This record gives sequence, structure tokens and C-alpha cells, in this order.
Amino acid sequence: MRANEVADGIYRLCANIGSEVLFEGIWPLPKGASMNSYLVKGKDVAIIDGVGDWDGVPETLYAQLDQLGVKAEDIRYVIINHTEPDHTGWLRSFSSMNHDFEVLATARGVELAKAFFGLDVAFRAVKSGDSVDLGNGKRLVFEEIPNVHWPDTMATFETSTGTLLCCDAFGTFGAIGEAFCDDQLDAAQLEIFEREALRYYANIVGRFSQQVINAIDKVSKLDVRIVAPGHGPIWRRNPERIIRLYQRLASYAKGPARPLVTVLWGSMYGNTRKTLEPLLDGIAEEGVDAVVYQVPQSHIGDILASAWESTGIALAMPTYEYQMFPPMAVILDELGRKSVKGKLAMRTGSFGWSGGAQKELDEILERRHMGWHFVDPVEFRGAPTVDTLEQVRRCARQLARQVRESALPDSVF
Ligand SMILES: Cc1cc2nc3c(=O)[nH]c(=O)nc-3n(C[C@H](O)[C@H](O)[C@H](O)COP(=O)(O)O)c2cc1C
Repeated sequence: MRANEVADGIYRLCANIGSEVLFEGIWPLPKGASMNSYLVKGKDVAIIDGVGDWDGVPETLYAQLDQLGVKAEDIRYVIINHTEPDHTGWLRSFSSMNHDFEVLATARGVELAKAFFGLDVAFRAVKSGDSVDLGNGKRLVFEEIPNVHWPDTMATFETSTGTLLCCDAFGTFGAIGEAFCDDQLDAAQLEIFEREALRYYANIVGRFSQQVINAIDKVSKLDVRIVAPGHGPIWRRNPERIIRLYQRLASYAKGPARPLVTVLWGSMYGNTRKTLEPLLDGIAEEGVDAVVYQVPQSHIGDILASAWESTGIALAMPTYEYQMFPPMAVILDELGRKSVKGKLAMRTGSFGWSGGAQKELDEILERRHMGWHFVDPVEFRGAPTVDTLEQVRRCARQLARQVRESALPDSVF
């Protein structure tokens, strides 16, 4: 992998993460992911963010520094936009190669970097508006964007080129090959990265959507000509494209999103499964699309992405030991933890003698402050009758109609 010039005097260094890795130990990466680091060369040299410390990853970074003719000891400033180890793990080995550099981060970032790495170097806490002059026209200005995605997060803005080095903000999953910028990716590749942006957003930053909106407000006051995130491609031809996408994804936190229903179902002996057909028919009859996930067979990372962009959620699951089919309870709790809020919803499912699934569902929704709006549930004993199936279809139509009416039009952004 080669270092790439992003703009005059600004270079992207990169290590990819393979599809065999679960990001944060949780989230599948079917298309991998990239960890982007940036080198800014003025009279002085600064490196902004870095890579993890596993399996020879820092060595990938050092090989790219070699290509640029930069030695470790040439680096005067290490700028930590965000202390998460996928961007900072390399500092352990770097600090054994260079003993004379200064670490710049927010006050919170300094505190975290000391706790994680205990580096014996100079630290400088910076705040919004502070800057570093690297000479030769290169000037870095800092803007705090807390909680996108850790509390320490800031963005670094290089003024001469209008390059926003924003770490986790405006990132996507997806490994990067030779083409590293939007101006080198064709329409199909860009669409793939936008889908990867949705999965990244829902899995990693969705919970911090208000902070994302605050961050967008802040950076919109800068003359941003290039968006250079810590993950995914650089947006140089059309930086607005990724900013607008993030604005849209953040807005989904209120509930209304695409005219789409995510259907989550689980069944032990097939009684609840029988409701799937009328449920999907009902949604389709209203001209609304549905995406179906079986639980527990589907991964929460995929379900979360789908739920995030859906205006409606349909649940089909039976009662199990006086509560909900357990894997569905796990999924719903995680949707709550990740702030999938304000959705339109329906529920159906079989029980044998007491019921109980609905009670646990209500508890989870309340505990996680999810604010979902349900049409009346269709709960039935044993196998569904013809009448029950018809009721499910009607219920699904009602949900789909509401979804169609509440979904956000594409033209909003
Ligand atoms: C292990 C197990 C525990 C169950 N616990 C309850 C229960 O507490 N209350 C109840 O009403 N039904 C209970 N049932 C009955 C199921 O809810 C019922 O068989 C239902 O039809 C299963 O739906 P399915 O065919 O979609 O899996 C239980 C069934 C199993 C297998």
C-alpha cells in the first residue's frame, strides 16, 4: 500500500483491516475497513491520527513514511483527534523511534492518551480555535467535536488547502485500494461506500447523532474543500456529498427515515413463522419495501443498519418462558442502546398458555426510552387461524401506510 498525496503537502497513509476482523470486537466488516492517517508537511512535519498496533500494522505506516522520505524523528507534532486505539495504538512503537515530539489533543484527549500510552513526551491540550503554524503556509486549526465518537474528539483543519482531517466523523467502512478519493471512484464504488457509511454510522456513531449535527454546524463555518476522515475514502471532488449523507443519517435518529420496514422474526416451531407471508404481503400491498432478518441467525450489525434507515419495524416472535423469544430481546435491547428511536412498529407472535413476550417488549421499550409507536399487536395462541393471518396482513398494511406517510422525502437534504 502506498502513501497518497491528498493535496499540496498533505499525504494519506493507510492500513486496511480485513474482513476476518470484527470492528470493536463486535461489528462485521464484509468489505473490510481502512485506518487513515495524515501527514502534513510544512517547515515542520505533523502527523494527524494513526493506526492500530496489531499484526505489523504500524510497520505499514512506517513503510509509507519511508516512501515519502520522512523519518520518524522528522515528525515534530503528533495530533490525536481521538484516542481510540485504532488510531493511536501505533504510538507505542513510534515513541521508541522518536523521543522528541509533542502530542496535541483536547484536554480530554491528553488525559486519555496518558492513561492509555503513558508516553514520556510533551503534551499540549488544545481547544477550538487554537492553531499550530507548521511553516511554508501550512497551518492547522483545531475544532472540538466532542462525542463523534469519543468525548475527546476534535477535527483538525488545514487552512491553505481547506482539508478537514476529521477522524471518525464522516467515516465509512470498506477497505481502500488504489483509488482513495471520491474523484477516483466510479458511481457504483461510491454507492458501495455510501452503504458502508450507513453500516458504520449505525454501528459506531448513531448514538451520538446530536453531536454529529453539532459537528456539522461547526465545520460548516469553515471553508472545507476536502473531507479526509479516519476511515474510508477522502471526499475531494464533492465533500458536500459525505457531509449531506451524515446530515441525513443523523436526522434518522428522530425516527422517520426511508420508506422502508425492517422485519425481524424468530420462531421455534413455525407458528410465528406462518405470519411472515401475510405480513410481507400487507407491506407490499401499500407499495412499501421491506428487508427481512431472521433472529438469531442475522448479525446485529446488519440489523442495526437496516433499522436505522427504516421508518418502520415489524416484529414477529413467540413467548418463551414467560418472556420474549430470548434472541429477539437481545436484539431489541441493542437497538435501544444504539438509540434506534421513534420508529413506527407492529408486533405479532404465538404463545402457548400465559403469553409474556409483549410485557418484556414493553419493558425494553420503556427502559431504553425508545418511543416506538405501535399499531395493535396480533398475538395468538398456538397456530394462527385464517382470521389471524388476515389480521396480520391488515396490521402490516396499516403500518406500511403510516410508514409511507411519515418517511422523509429524498429532497429534504
Ligand atoms: C421452551 C419453551 C418455553 C415456552 N414458554 C412459554 C411461556 O412461558 N408462556 C407461553 O404462553 N408459551 C410458552 N411457550 C409456548 C410457545 O410460545 C408456543 O409453542 C408458540 O406457539 C411457539 O411459537 P413458534 O412456533 O413460532 O416457535 C414455550 C415454548 C417453549 C418451547
